[in-house]
Amino acid sequence: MLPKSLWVPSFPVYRYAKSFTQDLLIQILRTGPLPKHIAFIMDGNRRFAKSNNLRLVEGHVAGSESLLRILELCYQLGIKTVTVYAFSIENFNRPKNEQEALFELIRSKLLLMVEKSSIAEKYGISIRILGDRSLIPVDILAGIESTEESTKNNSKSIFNICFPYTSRNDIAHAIKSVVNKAQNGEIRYNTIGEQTLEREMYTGQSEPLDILVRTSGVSRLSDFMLWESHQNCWIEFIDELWPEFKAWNLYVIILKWSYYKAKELKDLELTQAKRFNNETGNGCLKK
Ligand SMILES: CC(C)=CCC/C(C)=C/CC/C(C)=C/COP(=O)(O)OP(=O)(O)O
Repeated sequence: MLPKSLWVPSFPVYRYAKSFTQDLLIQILRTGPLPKHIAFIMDGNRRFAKSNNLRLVEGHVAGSESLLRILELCYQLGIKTVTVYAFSIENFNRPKNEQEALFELIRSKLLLMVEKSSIAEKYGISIRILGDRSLIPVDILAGIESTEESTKNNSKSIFNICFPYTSRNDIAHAIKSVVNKAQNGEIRYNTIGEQTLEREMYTGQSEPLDILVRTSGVSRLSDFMLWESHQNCWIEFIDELWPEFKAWNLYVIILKWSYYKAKELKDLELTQAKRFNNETGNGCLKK
């Protein structure tokens, strides 16, 4: 028998109530500050499969469906960039059939995303693959590069798929790239700094990372977004397995971030006003 989480959502009344509540929550959230860039470590697919007596690959399929739901919510909210950890370089240690199934799943879901009237067109999404492409099998690479190519002129939203990726590999790739440019005379040695490296990272063209979410109750970053999460990034570890990560979980995370961001902006405003008063003497005026 299918798990409850898979058949209950198909009831029309459930669907209507859910869509009504979601629209309302989106309107409420849009009144406050919103993150520009959110990243997900989509952890827990195999445990989901195991606990629901599904085949391991079905856990990944459920994970990819969860991803499409969450992506749509992010873009509906107006979040510009979503980055996901789809395949770590460490995942090459997994059984060959699992690797192949994951590659095929990523390829087929991306092709679905770029079909006419689908999500890429609806939200103007530019799909970008971040990672070491030389490790991707050629037939899969051709398929996913075609989705990149067909969405490259979309400028409203960005979907970064980290695949095959680790942060340390990215940092090494950025350093090589800076060294190359320095050798070719494109960069002068004495101008090299953190920002030079930042521009050469795979996320160099994306907004700074505001929120990083990891599901499945594990509190590690697993070599993901190590550089990007160093400053002003809100990190959330959620107990739900990725296929069970719900809209509600996302709203709570964004609501919390938005509350603290609004408070931070208010504090900044007050500090600036105080400084202005001190400098101009406005605060000391006596009648
Ligand atoms: C289009 C597109 C980008 C699709 C993405 C498909 C997808 C959800 C990939 C994630 C794969 C992955 C290694 C998840 C981690 O859970 P796990 O397998 O480590 O599960 P566990 O923590 O329960 O062992």
